[in-house]
Amino acid sequence: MALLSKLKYSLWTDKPMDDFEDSELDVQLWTAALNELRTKMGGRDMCVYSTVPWLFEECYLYRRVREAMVIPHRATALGVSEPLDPFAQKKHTAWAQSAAPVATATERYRKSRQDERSYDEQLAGLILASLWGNRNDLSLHINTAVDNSAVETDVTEYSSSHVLVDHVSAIVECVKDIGDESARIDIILDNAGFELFNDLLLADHLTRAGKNVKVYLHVKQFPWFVSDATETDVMQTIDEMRRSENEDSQWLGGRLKENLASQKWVITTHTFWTLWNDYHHMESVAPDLFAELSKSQLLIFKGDLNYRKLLGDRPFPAREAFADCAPKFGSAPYCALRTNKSEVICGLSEETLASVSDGPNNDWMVTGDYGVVQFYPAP
Ligand SMILES: O=P(O)(O)OC[C@@]1(O)O[C@H](CO)[C@@H](O)[C@@H]1O
Repeated sequence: MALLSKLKYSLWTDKPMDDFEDSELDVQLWTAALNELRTKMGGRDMCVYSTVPWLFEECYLYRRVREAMVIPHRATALGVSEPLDPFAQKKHTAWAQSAAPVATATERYRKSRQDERSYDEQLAGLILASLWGNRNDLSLHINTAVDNSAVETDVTEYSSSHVLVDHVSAIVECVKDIGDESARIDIILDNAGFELFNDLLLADHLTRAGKNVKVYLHVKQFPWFVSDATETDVMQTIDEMRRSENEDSQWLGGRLKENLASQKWVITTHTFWTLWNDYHHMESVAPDLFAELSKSQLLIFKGDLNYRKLLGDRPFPAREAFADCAPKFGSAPYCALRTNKSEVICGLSEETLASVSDGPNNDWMVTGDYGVVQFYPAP
């Protein structure tokens, strides 16, 4: 608690940013980055919260929260287990609040396996549900109830007016090309809770894209941006479904567990996801991760923070092409499913930009009411 109070005080009073005092493996990387910033800014005292780039500041802050959990934990005999997740209660409450839409979506998903809609049509619907699930991150809605409205109603109807870039059919085509060769699809997950639930439905559907498809679920190594999913969150979500009294949930939980047991799904993580670097730097900072992702037949980046990192958190002109703003991951095609919660955007058409800029919602860039589904085909 003392470390968290100190953190709060230094943030409010805009104190110089300290080095980390825990002994986690990423500390050297952070120290080097802080030293570089200090040099750039003219000294240690000039390197304060309000002057460093926003992306760095936010990531630093969540890493400090981790430090506040790690130091007391490692100093006790409890050191063998994982440090506490300070956001666990919030995540749990949000998940509990999602019970009704989760039940509806689970029943719909179970029935969809017999309905006459094609695999592709169902995939398109699940992509949109996964997109709108991203409205529910707890760093944005920290004190408010979880908003499931866009998903409770008809996602397709909502989407036609609120998706500013709609490349859903291009993603569906990309998945169609997978065929029966061994293939991998990677989902770089974002928030636990209702978003994760929708992502798991999408991941389950994707395992049926071909005979030999493996889906890699990329999680964070530790609690991050309040609600980002860790391996514990994924496992708890699945276990809660299995233990539910609702028969559809039990069915789904069992199915998802089986995906893990049979290795159709692999949960994976990397230090890079909890660093400050944007994805233009992945190849040099985390060559192993870059090499892995480059093997993928489709990368799916979820959420606003991933989007900011794809675009280097830079204020590109909104009409700049997505392919010109985001990096390449070898020859892997990829997409971003993101509701707009920060002023970083690209790839809008002239008409869309005009309609949204002249529309009633002045805050269209940051409220999460609008979203983009952007696809970058293999180069
Ligand atoms: O990646 P997510 O969960 O979609 O969004 C996270 C996010 O909205 O939270 C921050 C506000 O604290 C923003 O910087 C950031 O983009």
